[in-house]
Amino acid sequence: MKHITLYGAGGHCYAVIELIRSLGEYIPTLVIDHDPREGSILTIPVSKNEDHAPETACITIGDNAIRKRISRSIEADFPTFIHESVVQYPSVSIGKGTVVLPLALLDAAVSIGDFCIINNSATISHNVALENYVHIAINAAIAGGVKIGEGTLVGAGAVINPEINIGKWAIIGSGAIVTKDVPDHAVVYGNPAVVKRYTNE
Ligand SMILES: CC(=O)SCCNC(=O)CCNC(=O)[C@H](O)C(C)(C)COP(=O)(O)OP(=O)(O)OC[C@H]1O[C@@H](n2cnc3c(N)ncnc32)[C@H](O)[C@@H]1OP(=O)(O)O
Repeated sequence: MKHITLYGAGGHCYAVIELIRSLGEYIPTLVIDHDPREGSILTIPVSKNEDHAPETACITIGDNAIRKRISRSIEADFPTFIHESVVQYPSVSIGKGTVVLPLALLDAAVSIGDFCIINNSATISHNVALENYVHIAINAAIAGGVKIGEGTLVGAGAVINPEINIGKWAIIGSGAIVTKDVPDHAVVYGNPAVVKRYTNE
């Protein structure tokens, strides 16, 4: 098995370690974190060593902006990891460094960019397009034809109505029902979701 280095020792790291182990092609051997709080995660040592230059890496950070910054600072191969329980059609495309966690569903002609996170039980319907660094959280439901811009977080259990356009670096709150387009950097939540503020990212 090939070795892989993980970047980021937070909660998302636990999920990705188990995902990679379950697939059996790579063996996670080191977690790099600039501020390690634990000596190891699921038996893998955590180190601050920023000079480490791995051949193969995965960025295990849930924060989309930090994931983007780190992805640009590392020269490595970034495999795509898809749990074996994920349901997907051949017309689905998925970029490098993206992880798709257990029980997600990817319908016809779904397009997913680089370094995205598709979390447990997310449902992504036909013709949905996600740009790079998007995170679709647990149990979110994205209806047909939705477009989501770079770096946006769709929170746990949120529902996005068909054909909605969501901008870049937006945050859709958990449980939101999104019935209208969402501008770049907007933080929206509620039913129906409304803009509450804007992010700086
Ligand atoms: C594997 C995983 O864990 S995936 C998890 C992915 N992460 C998520 O799903 C979390 C997404 N984030 C959220 O939902 C956040 O609550 C946000 C971004 C919508 C709001 O965050 P903040 O701007 O910090 O709001 P804050 O926590 O200060 O709350 C402000 C008010 O909005 C309410 N509120 C916060 N989030 C929501 C929400 N999702 N829906 C409805 N109301 C909300 C709060 O109760 C609070 O109300 P109050 O003023 O009456 O007390």
